[in-house]
Amino acid sequence: MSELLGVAVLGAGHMGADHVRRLDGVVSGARVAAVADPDAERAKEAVGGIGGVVVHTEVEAALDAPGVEAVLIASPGEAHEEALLAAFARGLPVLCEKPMVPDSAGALRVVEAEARLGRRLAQIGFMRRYDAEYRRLKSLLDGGRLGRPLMLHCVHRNVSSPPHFTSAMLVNSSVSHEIDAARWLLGQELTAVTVLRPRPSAGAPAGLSDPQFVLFETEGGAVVDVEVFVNCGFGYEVRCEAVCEAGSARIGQAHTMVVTAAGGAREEVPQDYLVRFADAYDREVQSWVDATRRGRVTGPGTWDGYAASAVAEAGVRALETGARTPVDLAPRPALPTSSWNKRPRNT
Ligand SMILES: NC(=O)C1=CN([C@@H]2O[C@H](COP(=O)(O)OP(=O)(O)OC[C@H]3O[C@@H](n4cnc5c(N)ncnc54)[C@H](O)[C@@H]3O)[C@@H](O)[C@H]2O)C=CC1
Ligand SMILES: O=C1[C@@H](O)[C@H](O)[C@@H](O)[C@H](O)[C@H]1O
Repeated sequence: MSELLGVAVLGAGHMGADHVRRLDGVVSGARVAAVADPDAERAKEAVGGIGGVVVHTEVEAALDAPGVEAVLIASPGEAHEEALLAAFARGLPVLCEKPMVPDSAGALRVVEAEARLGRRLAQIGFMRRYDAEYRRLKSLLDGGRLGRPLMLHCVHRNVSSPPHFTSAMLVNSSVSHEIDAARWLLGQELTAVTVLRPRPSAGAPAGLSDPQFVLFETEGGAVVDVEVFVNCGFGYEVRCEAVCEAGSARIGQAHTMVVTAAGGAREEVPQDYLVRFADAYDREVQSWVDATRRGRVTGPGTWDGYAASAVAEAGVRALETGARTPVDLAPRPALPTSSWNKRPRNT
């Protein structure tokens, strides 16, 4: 019998295929046991030459496949609730890509389902918490040397958006990362959102409100602004500056190479999140595998997934109405304090 954690990967698109590659060749202690995607060809392509991986078109068949001990969900957000609940029903630990569940009512059902189990099963894929720069900023802020954080200024730029991208997705897909990062860095819930729409860029597809300027208020009186621009055309740029009472700290420009040639210097800019956050995804998945093999669940949990969806939902209303919109956060249920699970076989 295998010594490696058998993982079923649900969804074999852009992220799913990258996670299959990572589980197979980058992280230690795990193997891909099954892949599910309604598009069987895509699943086969993601699996490539990896031996012993059965491809399924049905999620349940993959979850019930021999050797499956944990699940990595990388299907579209709309499919996450069903997949999470199916994994919970089988007692399988999960790493679920963001958004945990795009609508807050569905996200809350997942929080409540995990609470009923009485133990944590799910980690949510907010990979910035595993990025070296974000972690340095977090420990600086937690250390208190700069005093109380007053503002976060954030930038989130993509070279281009996929064809299905809507104006709402700038908030609930792209800015969901800043929502989680701000909650985590500041240790505060976000309480209200305002969205300004500058005149759209000529480079944005017709009808897409791109860029947007999103402003969050927090329960502790801080303010977080995000410039989100998903068809900027020139690079994948994610930056954050924390302005505190006794100083400021800025991250987001360390992922470049400076090429000097022919009497000039040229700074390279990553073109994709898979490049900019490559180390963060590796660390995220390794940390999930390690914890799962110890029977534990660590990292961002279902409440973080729910809070991000509730804030994003308020953000989409703010985008549509142009009005400052309070965040309607449900009372936090008694969440599982124990993350101990049955140890997966053979670990
Ligand atoms: N953490 C991050 O930085 C990123 C996270 N994501 C998230 O990853 C997830 C997947 O996004 P992409 O890979 O970009 O999408 P994609 O469209 O490239 O791939 C999605 C795949 O899931 C398959 N699929 C559809 N319904 C399914 C179901 N019910 N069960 C299993 N598979 C199903 C599709 O056939 C497709 O192959 C989304 O939740 C997205 O928000 C995406 C990009 C970056
Ligand atoms: O999660 C992601 C995508 O879904 C989203 O669409 C992009 O804007 C983000 O940069 C990426 O990290």
